[in-house]
Amino acid sequence: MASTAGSSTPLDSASSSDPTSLTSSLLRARPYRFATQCATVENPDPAHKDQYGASSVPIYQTATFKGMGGQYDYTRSGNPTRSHLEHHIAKISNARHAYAVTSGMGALDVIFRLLKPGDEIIAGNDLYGGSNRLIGYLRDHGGITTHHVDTTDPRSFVPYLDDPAHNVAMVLLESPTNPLLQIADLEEIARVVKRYRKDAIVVVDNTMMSPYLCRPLELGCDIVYDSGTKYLSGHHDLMAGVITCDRDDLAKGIYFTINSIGNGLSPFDSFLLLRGVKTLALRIDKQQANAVRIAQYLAHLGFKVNYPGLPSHRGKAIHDRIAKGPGAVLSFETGDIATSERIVGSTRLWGISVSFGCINSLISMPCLMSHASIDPAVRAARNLPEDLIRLCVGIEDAQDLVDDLEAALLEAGAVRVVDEAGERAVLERVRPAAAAEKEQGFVELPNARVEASGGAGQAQVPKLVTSAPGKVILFGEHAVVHGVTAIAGAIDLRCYCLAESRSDGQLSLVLPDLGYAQTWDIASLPWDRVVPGSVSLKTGPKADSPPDQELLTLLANQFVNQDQLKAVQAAQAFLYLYLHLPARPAQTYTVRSGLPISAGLGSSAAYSVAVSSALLYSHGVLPLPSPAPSPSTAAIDAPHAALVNSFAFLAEKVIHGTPSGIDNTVATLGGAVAFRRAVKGREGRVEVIQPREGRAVRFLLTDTKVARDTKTLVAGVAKRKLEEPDTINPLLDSIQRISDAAHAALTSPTLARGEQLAELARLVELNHAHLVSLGVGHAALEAVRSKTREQPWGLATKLTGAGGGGCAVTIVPDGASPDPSPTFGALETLASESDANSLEVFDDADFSDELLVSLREALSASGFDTYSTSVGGRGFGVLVPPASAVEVRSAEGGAEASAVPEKKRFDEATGEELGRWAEGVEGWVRA
Ligand SMILES: Nc1ncnc2c1ncn2[C@@H]1O[C@H](COP(=O)(O)OP(=O)(O)O)[C@@H](O)[C@H]1O
Ligand SMILES: C[C@@](O)(CCOP(=O)(O)O)CC(=O)O
Repeated sequence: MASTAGSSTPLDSASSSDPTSLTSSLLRARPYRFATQCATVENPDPAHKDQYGASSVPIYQTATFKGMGGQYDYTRSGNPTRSHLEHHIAKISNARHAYAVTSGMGALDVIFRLLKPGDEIIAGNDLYGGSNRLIGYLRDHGGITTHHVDTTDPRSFVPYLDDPAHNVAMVLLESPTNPLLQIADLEEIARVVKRYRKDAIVVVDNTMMSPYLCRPLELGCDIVYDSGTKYLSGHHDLMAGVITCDRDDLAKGIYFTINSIGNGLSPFDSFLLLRGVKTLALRIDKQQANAVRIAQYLAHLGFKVNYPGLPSHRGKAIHDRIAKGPGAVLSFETGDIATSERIVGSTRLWGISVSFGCINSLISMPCLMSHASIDPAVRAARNLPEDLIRLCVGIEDAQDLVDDLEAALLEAGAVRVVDEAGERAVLERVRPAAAAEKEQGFVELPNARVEASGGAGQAQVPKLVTSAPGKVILFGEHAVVHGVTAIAGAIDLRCYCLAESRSDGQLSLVLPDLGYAQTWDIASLPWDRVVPGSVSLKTGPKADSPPDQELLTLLANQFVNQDQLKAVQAAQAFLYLYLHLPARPAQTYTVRSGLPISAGLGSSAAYSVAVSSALLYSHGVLPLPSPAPSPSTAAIDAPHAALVNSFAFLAEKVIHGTPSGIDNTVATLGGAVAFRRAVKGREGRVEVIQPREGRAVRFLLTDTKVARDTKTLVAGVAKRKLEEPDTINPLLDSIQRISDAAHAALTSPTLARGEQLAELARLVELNHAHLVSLGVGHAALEAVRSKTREQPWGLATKLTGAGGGGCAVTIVPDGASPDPSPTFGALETLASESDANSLEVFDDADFSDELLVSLREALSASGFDTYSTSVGGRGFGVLVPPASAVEVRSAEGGAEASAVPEKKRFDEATGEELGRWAEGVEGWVRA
């Protein structure tokens, strides 16, 4: 039943000359505060008076109403008890319309019926299990597809919103999510959605917050639903769902469904729910205060706690803006499933139960209970830890709750007593072996050089420069994440890192390419979350561990300007690495790149490798290599390169989530490789591709300049693989065959040149088509492809890297003049005359320089940037000579007086200048 909220106490007309009546009028003019609004129930029809003056709304337990033309005729369509409830819910939600149905899922079902076949939904990847089950039904029976995204990042919605191929009609959000308590910026997401699709309906499941703590309609969302079974009723003695909205058209559709299917809430349950809502504010105040206490208690013991009431929570600032309190649900990890099971089984006061919002405290393991309907592989892909314990805190005495939990933690062996002398025993967390690895991301090193970690130390090398190349994936991107072989080579666009000592106990990171700089007081970094010095040549970081999410959360709080997401990711990765090294030297790191950032050429891997090597050398974990006898001699030992690679992989994980490792491997080793990651017990493999004798294959790189995000694109493919294995797995198998064929074509000593190039072009076309089927294509990439196909060029092009925009790679037939040094290291990126509309036939020669230039001009005229670079060059490098001997060359090529690394020069030189300087300077030792 529609209802309009409003002030319960209209301003009386009062004489301004009478201060008493003016004051009293002003007092009465104030709208009631939330707790008062909850406790006072008005009749939806002010003219109607209960004949007996009942002070509680009666239960009209009747299916039918007598007579014709009355307000009610049949309870499926409307009932006075339900109308009272709906009016009350609308009032406390500050909504124009409210409806009460038989459960929270019933509410979502009613909302979903606003959609039609072919519509698409964007939803969180951390959604309530029951909602996911219904979404699965819609997919199979309603022709409605759902895309799951990371709702903590409003940008992750854009690839779907911005692509006309996606018919996004609804966005489904929860904040905080259940059970990971992640925060979605409802206000910003609603803004982003409306910017791209003004008709898309933004729906919020507000059950965790209730209208007391959050009112998403006021934040620009369209429909809000709550499971009334939870906080609204508060006693777990009824099932209900409520829906609120302001838009009349949506309200009409919602009412139509409720009336048609008959899932309006029964009179008796409406009565119970109305009674529950009266105490909503009171209950939540107490439950929330208890939850804060429990969260602090667990965090203090060293458990990883997810709760937006803790200062360390990553989304706290956003949550504080969109909600009035952190609520009363929290979750924590023990690091071990068996320990978690023992804790849950040992509590007495905390009841083991699904659901939440009850006045009694509840404990559960979501993976075994509320989220058990989600496939384990999907749970893993969505980072839902199997050992997660969810606590739904009730109104009991906080100390009793702590005592019962503490007893369970002790009985489960999750904590031990270290001092019994005081009034209350002092406890210490017992970290299960699995947890230590999981949380630190590293194997603990008994003989690590932790002695240096007590205070600010000195860098072993006061000043040094490192560099690392970007990469181009020729075949197999995305599929490589799932264990398929990919073929990639280093390109000669590089990232440079300058590390300089200082003596003020501070650490600075300067990222001029991103307009970002920040300084930290080293002592105030979260050292207690790490085992410093756990990285050494002997053990290295444990390559298959995910980064410690809690540490990342703590690090996220270190940034002054959270808006610069790219820079914050890069800085987070930098601090993450710094914290795991033995010494704590005061230093300034400045990082510059000649690579386009976020364009698919591996700028993040080049950054990670340059920073990782600078840290390892300047901290003395790796000894500086001896100068190379000649520039072409690889002088970095393989184990040293392996440590740089695995350390950098960790930074890549911080930036990307679940990278395959191909980018950092190429950025470390250089050359060209066939790379296969380790999956499901099968070993990984990196095979260096030895080019055959003869001319190098040439490639042209074109940047569409369409922004995209590797993390979201990789997650999108992973999700489709889980949800549509019959479609995706055959594509991955086919990409494996493409990579194998490309490897053979690149290295075959017998294949004629024309045949080799034709085969590569054929494979490029095929691989691109598969990438489009994986869902990572983009219109701008197709524009590049159709341009390069045009006559007189007629060349084959595919996307490279994560796709969704970014760069394309075009295979270029040979020029007239043969390359003088035909190594793989000279797989030049340039541009052939080929047969009219055929991409399969190449002449053995002469795709002239003029043709290449004209192609590049045509591409730039279409708004694209092209890059001329060679493929297969050197890997990461460290500059060994004394810093004073190093000069930077100006754009004109002349040597400048000022030495590099002078930070200012380093900051200001263009990427090309840095590249020229690096080429010109002697002393690089490279992998
Ligand atoms: N020069 C740089 N300075 C700072 N951070 C960088 C630089 N280059 C790359 N990064 C980091 O890498 C991220 C780009 O990664 P990604 O989106 O995968 O693009 P790419 O395909 O270029 O690797 C940036 O958001 C930033 O965090
Ligand atoms: C899509 C993928 O295969 C390559 C990503 O490359 P880039 O971040 O777009 O440069 C992901 C990976 O291998 O980690």
